Parts: sequence; C-alpha cells; structure tokens
Amino acid sequence: MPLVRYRKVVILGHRSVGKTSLAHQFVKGEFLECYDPTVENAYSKIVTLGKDEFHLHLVDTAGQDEYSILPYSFIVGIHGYVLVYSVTSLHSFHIIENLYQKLHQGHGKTQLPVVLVGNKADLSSDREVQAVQGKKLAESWGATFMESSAREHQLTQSIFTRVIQEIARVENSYEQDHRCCLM
Ligand SMILES: Nc1nc2c(ncn2[C@@H]2O[C@H](COP(=O)(O)OP(=O)(O)OP(=O)(O)O)[C@@H](O)[C@H]2O)c(=O)[nH]1
Repeated sequence: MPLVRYRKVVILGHRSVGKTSLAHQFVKGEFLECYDPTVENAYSKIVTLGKDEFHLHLVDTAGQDEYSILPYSFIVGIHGYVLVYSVTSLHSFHIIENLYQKLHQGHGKTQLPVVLVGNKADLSSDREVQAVQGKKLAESWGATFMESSAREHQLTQSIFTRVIQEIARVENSYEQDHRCCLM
C-alpha cells in the first residue's frame, strides 16, 4: 500500500478574488456563483501523483488587506501556499506582493513553496493585470505562476497538484543545500 503523505496548504489573497471558489471547484467539482465572505474553512482531498498519494488539507482564509497581520497558524506547520489575486483587480495584485513579504519574514527562509494564481482570467474585458506581470512577480520569488478561472475544474486541479510538486521541489533543494560533506 502506498504511503499517504500529509500536506497542509493555505490559500491567501485579497477579498473576493476567488479563493473559496478555487478550493470548492477542486474538491467538489462545481462553481460557486454567489459570494459569501469566508471567515475560515478547511477542505481535504486525496491527490494521487504518479505512485505517490497525498492527503491535501486546504485552509481557505478570510480576505486579507495591506493591514492584516498573519496569524502564526498560517506560518507554523504549513507546507505550502496558494497566493491568489484577481486579474480584474490591480489592487489585489499589490496586496499579494505585500502578503508574500509577510510570509517570507514569518518563515525566515529564502524559498517558500508558492503557487501564484491570477484568477478570473475568463473575465478578459475587465482585466487590469497582465499575465506577464504575474509571471515576473512569481519569477522574482522563485515560485510558479498560473492564470486560472474557478469555472474550470481542470485548471484548479493543476493549481493544487502544482503546489504539492513545489513543496517537494523546495524540500529537495533544502536537503541538497544542507547535505553533510565529509572531508
Ligand atoms: N467569472 C469568475 N468569477 C469568479 C471566479 N472565481 C470566483 N468568482 C466569483 O467571485 C466572487 C467571490 O468569490 P469567492 O470565491 O467567494 O472569493 P474569496 O476570495 O473566497 O472571497 P473572501 O471570502 O471575501 O476572501 C463570487 O461571486 C464568485 O462566483 C472566476 O474565476 N471567474
């Protein structure tokens, strides 16, 4: 029987960017039309990647702004992050830059397993953030970037499988950096 590895991932971003909709589409396979502000919610799903199985625990958080203080529970015991902005809101893009800085300070690490998501890409006529801006920001963090729409199940699957892969990639790079060398 394959070993099931536990991965806890926090979804963060400004209000109404689609955090709940992405998690709900991924876990339940349906799009939420209505907007109901989140306080905090959790989702679980078993994800199979090749021969490996993961118990993915998703924490869907309340919308953050530039003044939000991130609680320790968003730092300690968290394996990875999905940081979401809406391509229809430049403000939400600025908030995500600010959130990343707070996470970075909280962890005190040079590299964090992060997938940066520009959501609501289906609303092309309302676009305020270009894909190239998201790509550039993610590159500056050494993170992965994707645009998505919570209407598309396949896209949400790519986001959450990608964050599992990012966690493994960052863990491996730390192991290599800290490998003991006998002289
Ligand atoms: N067209 C479109 N609408 C979306 C998308 N994602 C979310 N929405 C809509 O945007 C609104 C807000 O979505 P939520 O998922 O509740 O946003 P949230 O980030 O969880 O909001 P908070 O709980 O306030 O932090 C809802 O009306 C959704 O139907 C998307 O990809 N495309």
